[in-house]
Amino acid sequence: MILYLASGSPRRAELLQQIAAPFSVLKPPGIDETPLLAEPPLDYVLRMAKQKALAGERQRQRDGSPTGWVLGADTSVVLEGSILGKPRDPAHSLSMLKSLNGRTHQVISAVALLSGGQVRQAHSITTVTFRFMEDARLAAYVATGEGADKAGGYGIQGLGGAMVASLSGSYSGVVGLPLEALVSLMDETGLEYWQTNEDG
Ligand SMILES: Cc1cn([C@H]2C[C@H](O)[C@@H](COP(=O)(O)OP(=O)(O)OP(=O)(O)O)O2)c(=O)[nH]c1=O
Repeated sequence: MILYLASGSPRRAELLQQIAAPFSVLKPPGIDETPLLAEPPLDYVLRMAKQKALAGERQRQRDGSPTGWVLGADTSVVLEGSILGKPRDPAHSLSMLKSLNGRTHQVISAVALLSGGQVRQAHSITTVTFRFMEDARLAAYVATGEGADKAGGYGIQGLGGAMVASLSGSYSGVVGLPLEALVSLMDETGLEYWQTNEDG
């Protein structure tokens, strides 16, 4: 079975490459990522992952590509029950980082695998505690631009790793794809990983 990654996130492609999972990238148009009124964060993240997989499936059909499993994923930062998505601009990035500074938040990542009428979902919830940093340091981080396209305005896999005091849960989930949960779904669906040679 072919695995299609319905994502524009280079991190998600890199995480699939890390476990040598063969896949093709679909680039569906974006979906409406507005949370519903009072929608619990986990429900929101699961819904987004599924919507992305559905948009990917429609794109696959438009492309006339063979059937397979379509993977959608979503990652959100959650601070005291509020969802922090991607920052709108540098000022928004700075205010997000100030709100996370010296405190503990959750990073929820969900995946959805869709094929025909079937959808399988899994998720990770990771607890991340930030060190306390001076505002000038946070502003310097924002100026690097690293967090501009990332939930919560930071990237743990880059310079942002230096803001983290502790983590409990799935590191890959924070980066965008919870490999522990995903690999279980891949085993269930017969999708391959560890394909270390081209004709393997
Ligand atoms: C917290 C955090 C998030 N992120 C990224 C993961 C996701 O790519 C992004 C959250 O936005 P998402 O909406 O989950 O994903 P995306 O828009 O980047 O990609 P697509 O919808 O096309 O799949 O933030 C990091 O790379 N590092 C981090 O430390």
